[in-house]
Amino acid sequence: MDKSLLNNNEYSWCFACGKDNPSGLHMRFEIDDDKCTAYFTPRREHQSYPGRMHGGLVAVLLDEVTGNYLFAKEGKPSYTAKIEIRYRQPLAIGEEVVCTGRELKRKGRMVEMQGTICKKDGTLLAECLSKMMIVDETPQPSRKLAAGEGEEE
Ligand SMILES: CCCCCCCC(=O)SCCNC(=O)CCNC(=O)[C@H](O)C(C)(C)COP(=O)(O)OP(=O)(O)OC[C@H]1O[C@@H](n2cnc3c(N)ncnc32)[C@H](O)[C@@H]1OP(=O)(O)O
Repeated sequence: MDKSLLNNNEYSWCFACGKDNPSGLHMRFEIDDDKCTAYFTPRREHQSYPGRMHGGLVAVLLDEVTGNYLFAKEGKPSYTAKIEIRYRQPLAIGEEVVCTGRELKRKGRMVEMQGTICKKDGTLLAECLSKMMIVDETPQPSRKLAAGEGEEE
């Protein structure tokens, strides 16, 4: 994929992977022929109940690692149309996990993806099945926000 797609445009503000988003997770990826891998260590600001990562943010990890596989392969965004998650065990704050996204099958622009999050010893913590729609969209240059847009009330 053309790496310039990820720089100097709005993609750099993605909550999960954007380098310019100060509140983001700053995930980084390795892309192979058949999978995308990300390593992530939940921090205290990602906590829900004591010591465990918030489930909504676990969903972000799964959504992102599957979406990034398609983005890298296709050079186009894919929008999540559906995602089903099985939370098997908590993700512990401070313990690195391995997130993996794989394509299962596709029909037209709709792609079925599988995502997993495991401990480094291979223990499965969470998994998802999702449907993502590949869209034709050209990256737009980073925009200057209008007055008040994106600010707290
Ligand atoms: C590098 C960055 C990685 C980022 C990863 C993170 C990804 C994200 O967070 S994306 C943001 C969250 N998701 C969104 O905002 C998506 C919002 N939804 C949409 O934009 C649209 O509904 C979208 C694009 C999914 C589909 O819209 P559209 O192109 O109009 O398709 P639509 O006409 O509704 O459906 C087309 C076909 O797909 C099927 N389809 C659509 N949605 C679904 C679904 N949820 N489940 C099953 N099938 C579906 C329809 O049945 C239809 O099939 P057919 O024509 O054979 O009947």
